[in-house]
Amino acid sequence: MNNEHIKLSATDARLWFGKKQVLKNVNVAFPENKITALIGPSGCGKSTLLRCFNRMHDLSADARITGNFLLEDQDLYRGNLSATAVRRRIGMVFQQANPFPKSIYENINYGLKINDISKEERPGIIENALKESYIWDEVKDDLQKPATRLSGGQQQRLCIARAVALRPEVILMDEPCSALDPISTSKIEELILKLKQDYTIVIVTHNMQQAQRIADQTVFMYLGEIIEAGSTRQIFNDPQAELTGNYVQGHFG
Ligand SMILES: Nc1ncnc2c1ncn2[C@@H]1O[C@H](COP(=O)(O)OP(=O)(O)OP(=O)(O)O)[C@@H](O)[C@H]1O
Repeated sequence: MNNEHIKLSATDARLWFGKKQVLKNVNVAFPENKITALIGPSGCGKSTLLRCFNRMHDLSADARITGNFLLEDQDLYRGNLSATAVRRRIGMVFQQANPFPKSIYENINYGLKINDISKEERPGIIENALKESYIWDEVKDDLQKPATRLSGGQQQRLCIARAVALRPEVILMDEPCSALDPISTSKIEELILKLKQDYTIVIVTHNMQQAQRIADQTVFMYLGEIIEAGSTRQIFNDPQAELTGNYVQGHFG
């Protein structure tokens, strides 16, 4: 992984919720135009780490964060960078698809409006985002239909369209398929594989097969620390730490 351009990284990252330390000296790097899977047992801090890159802890009064979180060489917590400015460059897709209770069209239009994209540009951007997210053919005649009437898998692709419409550089995905059936999951995986041509992707997953199907790099976390990071092939076939081996072989979860 050494020759790759690092798009997103954290150095000496630590996070406490109140007195409880959830991230301990995390050093991690995500290469550009690659998919990185973040794996590890429940509660080890995967979502917490992912959310740091999107300034999602800003409103948690008891969260304290130290260290550096960098997009290229821009520190995401220094200067007067707003969370909105960070989120325009680093999009996020959640475990439960969370469309707004509005039309399919308005779900994407809203983000464009609040980011001051002109009225004239918006219809084209919306169409492209839906095409890019492999959902255009299914919704093009129903753009005014409430997004909440779509299937779970369609809602998740709409949420991905909402993220890509703002042309971020990075897309963070927190278990985006965990609520989906195998067919919807495989559509999203196909979409993620295509999106990496244009975006750097970090995906939290509990599904070891999914990590192996789509991730170039895999990072294994345990109790708030990064135990091991490497190519997905290496992490699954030749893990250096015994703990990694035990986890990927399903000995604990
Ligand atoms: N807002 C919060 N306030 C207090 N503690 C929290 C908060 N969010 C998460 N935690 C705690 O931080 C720890 C890490 O949680 P996190 O959700 O990051 O783990 P995870 O590895 O993503 O787990 P899972 O795979 O189950 O989603 C857990 O002990 C959790 O209870």
